[in-house]
Parts: sequence; structure tokens; C-alpha cells
Amino acid sequence: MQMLVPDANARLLADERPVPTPNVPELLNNEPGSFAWGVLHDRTPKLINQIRDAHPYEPHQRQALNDLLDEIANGTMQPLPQDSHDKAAWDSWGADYYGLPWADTPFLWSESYFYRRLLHAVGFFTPGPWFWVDPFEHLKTAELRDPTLNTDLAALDHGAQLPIHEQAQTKLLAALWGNRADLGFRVGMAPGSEHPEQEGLVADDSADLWTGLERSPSPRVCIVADNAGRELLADLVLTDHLLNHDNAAQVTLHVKPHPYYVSDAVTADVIACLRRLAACPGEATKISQRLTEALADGRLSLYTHWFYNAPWSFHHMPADLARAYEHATLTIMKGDLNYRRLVGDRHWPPTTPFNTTAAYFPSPVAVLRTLKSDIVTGVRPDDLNALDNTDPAWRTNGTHGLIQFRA
Ligand SMILES: O=P(O)(O)OC[C@@]1(O)O[C@H](CO)[C@@H](O)[C@@H]1O
Repeated sequence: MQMLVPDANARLLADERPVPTPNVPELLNNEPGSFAWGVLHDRTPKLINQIRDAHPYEPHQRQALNDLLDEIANGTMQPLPQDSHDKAAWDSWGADYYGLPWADTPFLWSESYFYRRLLHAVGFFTPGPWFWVDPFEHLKTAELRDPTLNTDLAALDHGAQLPIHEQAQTKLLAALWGNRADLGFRVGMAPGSEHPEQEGLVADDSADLWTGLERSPSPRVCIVADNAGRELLADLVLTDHLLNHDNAAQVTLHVKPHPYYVSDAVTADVIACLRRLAACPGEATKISQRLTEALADGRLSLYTHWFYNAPWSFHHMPADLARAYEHATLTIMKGDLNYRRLVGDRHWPPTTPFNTTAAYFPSPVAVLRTLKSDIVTGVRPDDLNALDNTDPAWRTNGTHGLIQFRA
């Protein structure tokens, strides 16, 4: 239970670790024209309305959602209500921010708190009929029901014929571009389109990543999942590959303890993806079977921690989570939010080496991330100029990706 519910000392525990937070200013919501500003002023209200309109919610839930909308637009940030199970932790975490307009708080902190408040508004944690009803479930299910997914999964049959190292790289790229969320991606590889997604990579440390795994006699890989649906399917395909081709003796898949950032994966989403794979004949079914066996015999395990829903960068990770990473030969961080949390959601000069921004992390760490927010590090100066000149929105429009690795 301790790993699922933060207590009031959670922050103190994190502060015991000798990890200084970077001396670089944090991203705030109040910079007009910034990506963060757009999320707070456009995306957040749209999401509240969308969730309200997509459910047969009762008056108290509708009222709570409307109140949250109003608080974010016109009011000041309020603490969690008295009866919240995790109030003590959030009260200690939010002491510097409660009472401020939402726009004047840090982007990372406030976005995380917004999802906590949204869950409160719909009664997710309240014992009763709406207890643990995921407000984003319909969106995740729709993605798994998308008929075009059958073509993507069928392409796994072709992929299985390729030389092993090509399969490995293709699946790594699929796991990366699966993070593109609202744009398509291919889990397998369609005939005649070798390495279709190599283009768009701002950094590609994949050779070092594979070498790092090959050098270890019995690699333990930790994959910190991001989105459910197509992205998680690609992550599971990669996991299967690692386990079946001696790239990993053990894989631990880290998921969120409860819904977050709309489509972040929880355990129910892993089950749904395994079933989705099993529903497609051929290689997809075999992957589902192999993963189910790996779960049964312990080579694959699931893990979660309250910190995954907390509003802090990984510099504040609690000691038990740090130990989980320390045991890994390699930790693979998936997605945009995990990247923000890994390097810190701060105004880093983009040419700051990734080895510097991820230096504090307790194990070798890799990121597979489609760029969907302003923060980026480890970009070569020439590339930075070229990108800024050719596509000013390259940091946020999902067309570029990173495979970065720190040994
Ligand atoms: O972690 P993910 O799923 O790749 O991306 C999360 C995300 O969509 O949410 C934030 C905006 O709401 C951005 O940081 C980022 O683009």
C-alpha cells in the first residue's frame, strides 16, 4: 500500500536523496504563446468539457467539473478537499502554489495537479457507484477498436521474417513513434519500407543502447510506460523481442497506479493490449502468448508507484523507486512527460548534453520520445539551427523524435 498512496513525508523522503535540482528556471504557465500557456488555456478546458460530455455524469459531478473549469480560468488554485485520501501529501507538495492563479504556477506541477483534481471531480476515489471508473477509458478502448490496427498487427508477420537486428531496431522505432499518439504508426514493418521512421530523429543513440544490453550477461530492463493503446502495444512487442532474443533476462514494465494525462497506461490497459494482440492471428497472437507466459514465470513483471502520478521531476524520486531503477541494467523512459520529468521541465539550452541532464539518474537510462513539448536537450548546434529554420514547430508538433542514451 505504501507504494500506492503517498504520505505526508513523501517529499521529505525524496529530499533525502543527494540529487540537486538543476539551477535552470522552471517552465511556468504564464508565458503567452508558449506551449504551456496553450495547454492551460486551450487544451485543459476542452478536455474538461469533453470528459463531461462523454459520460452520463450526475449533477454533483457536472457541477464539480464546471467549478474546476472556473477555478482554472478565473480563480486561484485550491487544495484537495478534506476527505481526500492523499490530502496530506498534496498539501505539503502544493504549499507554495495554493492561492496562486493557475497561470502563475509551474507547468509540470499544475498539469499533474489538474489530473488529480479531475479525478476528484468525477468521484474516482470516492467510495460509491463511480469509484475507480476511469474517465478516459472510452478513449483508450476506441483506439484499440480502431480497425486500421489490424493491418498494423498483421504487419508483424512480415517483420518476424527479417534478420533479428533489423527486427530489433524496427521495434525500437515503433515504440518511439507509438508515442506520437494522434498520428499513425506501424508496429511492424510493411513490405518494402525498410526503416520508414528513421527520418525525424533529432538524436539516435540506439547503437549504444543495443551495445549496452549486449555487454551485460543477464540484462534486466525496466520500461517506464507512457500511453495505453497503440503505444503500449508497441512497447509490448518490444518487450517480447527483448525477452526472446537475449536482450533481456527480465523486463519490468512500470505503469501508472491510476489514470493520468488522459491515456497513460495502467494495469487494465496492459491486460486489454494482451487481449488485443491475442485477437489478431499470427505473430500478434504468439507475442501475446509469450508475454503471458513470461508474466506467469516471472521474466516479465508489472510495477507501479505513487510517484508516477506525483507532480515532480525524477530528481525528487523516493528512495524505494530509485532502488528499483538501480537494479536495472537499463531503464527505458517512454514519452514526452517522462522526458520532462527526467531532465526537469526547465528552460534548458537545447544543446545541453543529455549526459548532463540525465547524469543523476541511478541506472543507465534511455529515452524513446516523440517531441510534444518545448523541452529538449542533447541537440547538436548545427541541427538546432537547421530545425529552427525549417520547421519552427518541431519541438511540439510530433514530427520529431529522440532516442537518447546515457550509459
Ligand atoms: O507523455 P506523452 O503522452 O508523450 O505526452 C504528454 C503530453 O501530451 O502532455 C503534455 C501536454 O498536455 C505534453 O507534455 C505532452 O505533449
